[in-house]
Amino acid sequence: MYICHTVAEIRKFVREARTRGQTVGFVPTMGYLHEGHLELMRQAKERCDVVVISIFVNPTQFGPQEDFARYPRDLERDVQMAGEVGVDAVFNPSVEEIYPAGYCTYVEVERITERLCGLSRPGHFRGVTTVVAKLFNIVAPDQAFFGQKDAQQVLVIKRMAADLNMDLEVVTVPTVREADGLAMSSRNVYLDAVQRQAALVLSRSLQAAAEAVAAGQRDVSTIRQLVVDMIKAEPLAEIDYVEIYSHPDLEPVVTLNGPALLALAVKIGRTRLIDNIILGVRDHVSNNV
Ligand SMILES: Nc1ncnc2c1ncn2[C@@H]1O[C@H](COP(=O)(O)OP(=O)(O)OP(=O)(O)O)[C@@H](O)[C@H]1O
Ligand SMILES: CC(C)(CO)[C@@H](O)C(=O)[O-]
Ligand code: BAL
Repeated sequence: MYICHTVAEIRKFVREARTRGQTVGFVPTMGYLHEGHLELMRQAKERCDVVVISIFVNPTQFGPQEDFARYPRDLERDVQMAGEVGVDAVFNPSVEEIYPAGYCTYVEVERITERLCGLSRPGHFRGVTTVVAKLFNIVAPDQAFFGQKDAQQVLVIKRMAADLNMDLEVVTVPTVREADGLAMSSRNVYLDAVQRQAALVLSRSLQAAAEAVAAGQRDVSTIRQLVVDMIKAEPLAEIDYVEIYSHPDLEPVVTLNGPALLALAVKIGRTRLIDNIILGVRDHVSNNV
């Protein structure tokens, strides 16, 4: 597996693959890989000849009070894991390589970033879209893979790619979960054993909402309240948001009559976790919890 740290090196790697007529799949990550990331890479491997991943903890998407400095990092372990699923190249740039002195260009998607994580993490999506646009320009992939766990993120990236005529396909990969339902996340490592148990309230409340919908409930505020009440009953959990919007447009919805995104962000101690499910009537109910 090829490991590199500069834009020039990864560009050369991709150019050579293209010269051989190979297609390129790309999985952007912030590292500290887990089974969720590996599933993105496996899907990329299935659909593309060559798979490139990036490992870059992007400072511009973290707020000043957030966990940029303490975000978990372990390049050696990541490289080992990526190699095991057949990744062909790892791009691991420094902050200076991506944002050299004098850097002052940002990409902003409006409207769908003005809710959910966009509201509770001001500037977050501006940082995400900026770095992803740069990575797309650097790697120039045919397909790029994102997880449904970050549901709003993948919608924002799809919007950006469409609006800016980016010549690639953005593929969404379902959320990978631990056996007990907790969505895999690099941030799960922050949880101690008691918090880890408390964190199950996220997936359990989503599952309860899906069951209510399956039993015929269509009133969005009732479904939302059910989730809020379940989370409030967990003493270690503090709600950041619990919201239901139409999917994929993220418009307000009063009565379920099509697919809707139930998304939540909950703090367990100092750790902010997110999770979501697509609720729908009949065919749209997702069992991915
Ligand atoms: N459990 C998961 N299932 C599927 N995809 C996932 C999962 N966790 C992360 N991803 C995806 O992996 C990509 C890289 O995410 P990232 O490196 O931020 O990992 P993360 O575990 O989501 O980290 P954190 O939760 O701490 O933000 C994103 O597209 C993200 O949606
Ligand atoms: C897409 C991404 C790699 C951009 O930094 C990040 O937001 C993530 O890991 O989901
Ligand atoms: N997985 C999204 C990256 C972040 O939380 O900053």
